[in-house]
Amino acid sequence: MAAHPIFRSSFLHPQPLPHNSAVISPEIRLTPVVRATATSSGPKSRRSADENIRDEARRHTSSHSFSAKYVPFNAEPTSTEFYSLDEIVYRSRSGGLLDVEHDMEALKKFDGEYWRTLFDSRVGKTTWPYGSGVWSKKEWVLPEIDSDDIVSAFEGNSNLFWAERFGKQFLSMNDLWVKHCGISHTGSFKDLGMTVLVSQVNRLRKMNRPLVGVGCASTGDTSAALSAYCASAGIPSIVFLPANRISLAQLVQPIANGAFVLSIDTDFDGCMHLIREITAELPIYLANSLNSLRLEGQKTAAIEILQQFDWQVPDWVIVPGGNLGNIYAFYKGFRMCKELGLVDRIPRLVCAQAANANPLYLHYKSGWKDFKAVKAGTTFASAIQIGDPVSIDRAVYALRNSNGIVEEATEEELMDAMAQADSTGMFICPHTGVALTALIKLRRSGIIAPTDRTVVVSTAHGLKFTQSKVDYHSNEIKDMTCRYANPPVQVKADFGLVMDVLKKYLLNKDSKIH
Ligand SMILES: Cc1ncc(COP(=O)(O)O)c(C=O)c1O
Ligand SMILES: N[C@@H](CCOP(=O)(O)O)C(=O)O
Repeated sequence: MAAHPIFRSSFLHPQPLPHNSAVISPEIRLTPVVRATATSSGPKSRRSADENIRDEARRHTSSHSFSAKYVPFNAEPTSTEFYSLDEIVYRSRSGGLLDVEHDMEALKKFDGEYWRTLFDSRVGKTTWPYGSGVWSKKEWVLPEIDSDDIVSAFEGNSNLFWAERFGKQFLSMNDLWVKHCGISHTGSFKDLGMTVLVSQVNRLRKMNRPLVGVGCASTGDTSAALSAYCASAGIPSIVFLPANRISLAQLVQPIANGAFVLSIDTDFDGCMHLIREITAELPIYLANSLNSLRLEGQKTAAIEILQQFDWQVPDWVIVPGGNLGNIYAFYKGFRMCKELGLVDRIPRLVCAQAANANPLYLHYKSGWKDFKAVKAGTTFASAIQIGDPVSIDRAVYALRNSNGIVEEATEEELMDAMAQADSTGMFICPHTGVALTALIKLRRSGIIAPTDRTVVVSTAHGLKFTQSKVDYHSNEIKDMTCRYANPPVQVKADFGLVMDVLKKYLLNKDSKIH
């Protein structure tokens, strides 16, 4: 997508517009910017050798009036409770969830075309911090943070993959997309939220707030992201992991990044309970998505999807859910784009859960009557083995306001879906298998039509979950047919034997083709 020329050297500084700017053409509105650009047309000159991209950004401090604060989640319009983002607070006075509320009036001084053009102009650059898919939307994320305090790995800008063969072969769909959020710095979508949270912690520590470290409970991905971003900023990280319930690849990530790793003899919900108690006692900042800062980064994946479709809105977005922060983050990203005039509607959201850990699904099926936490059973989708999700209220809100649906996937369904997707060239995680199962079911029931533009959110890289694929393809899973298993053929190092095996394979393949 080509950047609008008027932004080539000016995208660091949003210029305030007259309030009635929506009726003025972009060229007229941005006249001062155009003038600035005119003197520097052509390629930007290379920064001097003794300057890095942070130094360069320091020379471009922007002044704007955007701001954000914590408010009680879904508060009554009459509520006056709010907190500065520089306060260390995770819950409202009544014990409810918090939300980050942006000054929408200030953001509305710029019209949808302005924001679309600004965001598009920042993609694919190395300018600090806008080279990140999260920080390219800084004004909508943490508007007040100094770019110098940002801890970023240039996360985001992940591939929106056209699942051409999977769509055609298994679903008769031609407009199916997989948003590969797991093709990221630490291999999951958690990087999107963690860059925001750790940047804010970096700022708080520079303000001499007494924070000795950052902690989380995790099923493996939050801990990986937290430890990597903390390590890169030199901030101590502490992670609580449910013993023997996360993959080896996930376990080794915080170990390698120098986190203090506690392997605790309980499940994720037990770890979550403990970290909440510990962070209430010790000056350790809570990094789970109970902390609404995380969702500000995660919501940018939704904005990115719209951007990748040239600001056209897909019909469906399917997200695997565990602690349930992400489904709300997607809703929030889409809703902001609508409210600020970048698009005219939002997609329908689907949240997909493993049947062995399905409290949201049961709640949905009860007609949202009464929520009951469950004891989460073992699932190959181990990162969503969560029975008492902290963001249940946020998830219900997101689904109700997007005409959403909740689906579930049995172990066999999610593993088959993962194997089917892999057989078409993807290499997805079991959680994405859960989301694909939801899609398969909704296609079968006709709720999702063959021509509906549908996005499945892939939340982690398949390489983090190779053991589940080894088990499946070895046909070693009790009570599972593993119908798409593709086990390796053992053969002795003998020309004749290798030829026999190959001929049998090729004949079999040939007969399948004709
Ligand atoms: C790979 C993966 N997918 C999906 C999820 C679910 O996200 P959320 O907890 O925000 O619902 C998680 C974490 O819970 C995860 O690690
Ligand atoms: N899957 C998560 C579970 C915790 O979720 P969070 O978003 O609340 O941190 C993980 O990887 O730990």
